[in-house]
Amino acid sequence: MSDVPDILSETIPRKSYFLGLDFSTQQLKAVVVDEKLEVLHEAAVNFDRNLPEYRTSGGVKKNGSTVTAPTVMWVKALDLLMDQLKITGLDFQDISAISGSGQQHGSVYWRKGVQNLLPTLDPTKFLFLQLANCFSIQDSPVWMDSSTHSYCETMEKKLGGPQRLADLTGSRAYERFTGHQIAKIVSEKAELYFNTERISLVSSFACSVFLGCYSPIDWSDASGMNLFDITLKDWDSQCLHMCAPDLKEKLGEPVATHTCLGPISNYFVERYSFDPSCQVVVFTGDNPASLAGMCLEPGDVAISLGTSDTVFLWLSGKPTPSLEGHVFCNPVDPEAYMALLCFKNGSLTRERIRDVFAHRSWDEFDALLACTPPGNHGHIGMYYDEQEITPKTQGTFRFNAFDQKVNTFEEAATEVRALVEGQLLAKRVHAEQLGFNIGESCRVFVTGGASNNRSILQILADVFNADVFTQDTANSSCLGSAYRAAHGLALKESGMFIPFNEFMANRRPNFTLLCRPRVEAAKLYDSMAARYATLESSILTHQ
Ligand SMILES: Nc1ncnc2c1ncn2[C@@H]1O[C@H](COP(=O)(O)OP(=O)(O)O)[C@@H](O)[C@H]1O
Ligand SMILES: O=C(CO)[C@@H](O)[C@H](O)COP(=O)(O)O
Repeated sequence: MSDVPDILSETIPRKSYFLGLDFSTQQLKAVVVDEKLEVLHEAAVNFDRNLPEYRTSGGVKKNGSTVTAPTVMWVKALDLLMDQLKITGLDFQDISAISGSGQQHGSVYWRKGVQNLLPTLDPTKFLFLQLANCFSIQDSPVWMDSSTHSYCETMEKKLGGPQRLADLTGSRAYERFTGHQIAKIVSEKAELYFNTERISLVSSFACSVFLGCYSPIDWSDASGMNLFDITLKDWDSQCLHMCAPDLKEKLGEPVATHTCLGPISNYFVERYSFDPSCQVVVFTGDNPASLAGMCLEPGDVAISLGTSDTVFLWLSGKPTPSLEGHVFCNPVDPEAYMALLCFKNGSLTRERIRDVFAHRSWDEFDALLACTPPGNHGHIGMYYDEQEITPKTQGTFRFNAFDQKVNTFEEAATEVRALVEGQLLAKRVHAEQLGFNIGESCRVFVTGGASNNRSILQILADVFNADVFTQDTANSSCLGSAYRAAHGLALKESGMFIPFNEFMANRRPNFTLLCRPRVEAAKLYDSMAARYATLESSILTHQ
């Protein structure tokens, strides 16, 4: 037990629940925890399945390299989710604070005049009916978009090169980053931009709905925009001016990620019987929220296998952003940072290969993995169905044991293993190139939908030569949001700052050691990682 004063029970002694939400790519999810931070309820609304009227695939709509999601779909999902939570028997009165997260980089455009409407929503009506006409742009650009290449080039050039931009904002220019998405809107749909009163990220948009007024953007999610100075923790005026006029006013003042913003709006009090004093803690990005949900500590590596695959870790000390990957402000420690690598071709590519080679069945997919040995007899595959982020390339590349390019693999099992090994080797190779400490001394924590798949996790343990741990819920962004709600409220009530990891010391979530590396396989993957890196470089050189 820690000897740190337990500010949650000292400041909030009564029965208290905390609600955490996650507006991710394919679904809206919720978790409710009690005052011991133990999970009481979980709920989810899947955009494709539960809201087919919006015709999304994997939660998004694609038009070439432009990828969007209907903003109002997220609102309707919230209407459905709240009703689902009610049916679980949850008494909203017991919720003391809420927080949430959203897929990163996506943006929402509120039309002029909506700031007067948000506080006066009619509690007898669904939110989606009242907010349907509130967006100056109906379809929000999301993180899968790769249509802003020219805007990225312009910003890097004007700012003195990609490294200079990375030093300032934590990342070189990335197409999905919000600044470039905004620049594209100004250039292609100027009148819609000028009819916009406020621009939110997905996280701050969702937070605004609960707050009944525009929510600020938090430092951690702001770091995914190429607009935010991660050292000064403020918008960079040069970057803002390069993207759009009057952008600072449309974005509002950014705030620290533990900030308690105030009470929930009257709409939720009247419609769902929330306590009027229930507090809203600023929402953040889904990966930062996962870092909180996993209670990550310096030295641990987290891997999220959701729609995107991400690898991230806690960064102590002064960050040194490079030309690959991202540095974000840390969501739970205002002095620290986190590093992140994002791979666009994650679960959706695994699903495609499963559908083609394993009759749409994860069990069959696992069986195919089981009948091939680690190393796949030397076969290596790289599957970039969509333009990849890490590294920036597209296409399918297969190599035989002699490093020769081949068009197909003969067996379905070879294809399935090549996909999984290729995806996991890419994570190791790029993480090592960034200086992440991989190997026996590190612990790997996994989350996201595919972390339910033990066969994939065993290969992960072997490739990383590290123990792999999972949490009871694969929903660490929601969990992290619920924890952050409790932390933010406790800080507000106590009037003092206690670091999140100390606050969580007596209530850390359970982790299960699921897979350990097998010595022979780990040795084999050492040499395969070197081969993989060389083959990947050859693809990039010849593209
Ligand atoms: N048993 C499984 N094996 C591999 N992948 C799985 C399994 N179960 C679910 N998934 C994957 O999980 C993905 C959804 O993950 P999730 O973390 O909920 O995504 P997001 O948060 O981005 O919406 C699905 O696209 C699906 O492919
Ligand atoms: O672009 C990134 C991170 O930089 C993605 O990780 C998005 O944040 C989407 O998250 P998931 O829905 O895949 O969890």
